[in-house]
Amino acid sequence: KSTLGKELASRTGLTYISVGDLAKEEELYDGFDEEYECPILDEDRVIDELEDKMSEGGVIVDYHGCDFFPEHWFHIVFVLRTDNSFLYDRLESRGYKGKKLQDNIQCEIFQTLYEEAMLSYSKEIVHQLPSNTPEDLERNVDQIVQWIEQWSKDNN
Ligand SMILES: Nc1ncnc2c1ncn2[C@@H]1O[C@H](COP(=O)(O)OP(=O)(O)O)[C@@H](O)[C@H]1O
Repeated sequence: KSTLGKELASRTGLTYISVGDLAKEEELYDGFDEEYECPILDEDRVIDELEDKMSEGGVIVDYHGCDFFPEHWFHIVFVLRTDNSFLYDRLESRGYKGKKLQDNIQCEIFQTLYEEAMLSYSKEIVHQLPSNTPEDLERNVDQIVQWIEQWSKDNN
């Protein structure tokens, strides 16, 4: 997500925001998840923090969940999909192990994040993009840049 989001920002001049990084910098947490050994995101504070920027527009938001954002924030939602053979190696080389690795893989098998997006936004604006190879990544960047250019023409 971040590779795609940053590349898009540099090609279009839009602002890239990683919710994970923002939460870390501003400590937007509410408690600690003992099972996953990670802090729990304070969703309300994330929304407060992003509100002004989002109402200005021109923002690419990167996060693995999307059900807690106000629906009107987004004109389009992309869910990146990766086959598990690729995903396993990618997550393992990031140091994911045990339950965290298994849960991430299971989430992809059950299309959890795609379903969350489809339930949270109008189905017409939710798109799945394959992201297995560097060629996929380039194709996704090109397609989204084209979409942004078209959207800007239609809305100015
Ligand atoms: N389409 C792709 N093909 C090959 N490698 C990729 C692809 N997308 C991402 N990667 C690699 O996978 C790793 C994780 O990517 P990243 O964009 O940081 O993921 P996220 O932001 O979703 O956690 C990075 O090493 C990145 O270079």
